Amino acid sequence: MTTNQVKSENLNISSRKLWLAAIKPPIYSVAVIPILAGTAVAFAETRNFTPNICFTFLGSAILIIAWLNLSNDVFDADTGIDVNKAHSVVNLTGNQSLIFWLSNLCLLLGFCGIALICWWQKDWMVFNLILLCCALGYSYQGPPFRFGYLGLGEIICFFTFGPGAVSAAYYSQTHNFSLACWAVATLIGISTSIILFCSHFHQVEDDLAAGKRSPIVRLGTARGAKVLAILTISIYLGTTILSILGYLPQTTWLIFASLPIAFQLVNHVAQYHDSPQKVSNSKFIAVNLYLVSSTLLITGLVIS
Ligand SMILES: C/C(=C\COP(=O)(O)OP(=O)(O)O)CCC[C@H](C)CCC[C@H](C)CCCC(C)C
Ligand SMILES: O=C(O)C1=CC(=O)c2ccccc2C1=O
Repeated sequence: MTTNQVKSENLNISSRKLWLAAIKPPIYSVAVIPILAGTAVAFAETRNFTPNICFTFLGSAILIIAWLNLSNDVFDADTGIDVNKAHSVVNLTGNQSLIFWLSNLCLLLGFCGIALICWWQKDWMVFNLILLCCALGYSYQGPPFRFGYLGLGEIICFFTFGPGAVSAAYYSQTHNFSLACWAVATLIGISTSIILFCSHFHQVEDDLAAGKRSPIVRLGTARGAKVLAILTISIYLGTTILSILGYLPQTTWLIFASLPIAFQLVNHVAQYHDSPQKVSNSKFIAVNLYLVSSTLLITGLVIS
């Protein structure tokens, strides 16, 4: 291989890495888990499962998360907060309006899927719930609200990915709501918000420069690490209390098998909270905790 061929190979690899970081495949688990969780509670309670509803919901949720992330890069390009972010789809393509319209297309297709479910069922509750979640998602990042800049992202994240998405998936299978559904939604909401919370530790400088008062900017990284520990403990404490009160089956205690990842996350952030480069992977440990703990919770529900 000539020197030029080696250089071009290296460029290809780093460009592939940037695109992967921009598309963020692991983040798409936040589309899959709430739908499977709501469907699993429905199955645990009724022993009924309607596959076409579940798979259409999954496809729509993935499209909605694509909208959320593409439009996040579009809106962040407007505020200038992503100037140093090489893995922004807008920075990579240099075409903000193309990404804007691509994101809108994803949203439209996602809504078509949800509308199809409601049309099959002649009941528009699920559509209204997801519309509300998307409106809140827009308010996190889009003008004139940009609530994420006020530090409200984690609260919005809790309600949309927890009670909103989980109850919509449950309702799509049962045409009802239940206490177990709200119990599982609370746990999923907390673990999703932990992902967003962790994503702010390494961005304090850029956030301050762009006037974004993320929870970590407000609390400082040291106190943020303590809040993370409390949030993480609350997943396990919550599961224990909810199952003792009878809202969840005891098989959901399977979630405790994810404790090693919880320790890894809390220790990593406690140790490196003020070192942006080292703490930057905490978001991916948080996604790992989310995936493993939610899968164990869902398994516990299905085998109950
Ligand atoms: C886009 C999100 C976070 C990225 O934030 P940030 O700009 O700080 O990160 P970068 O550094 O990567 O630019 C997530 C925001 C989530 C939002 C608060 C709530 C969204 C709700 C969804 C639309 C609900 C979808 C439900 C679905 C499962 C059907
Ligand atoms: O890019 C990100 O950092 C996130 C994207 C995203 O869609 C999401 C959804 C739910 C919780 C956290 C996050 C992110 O952190």
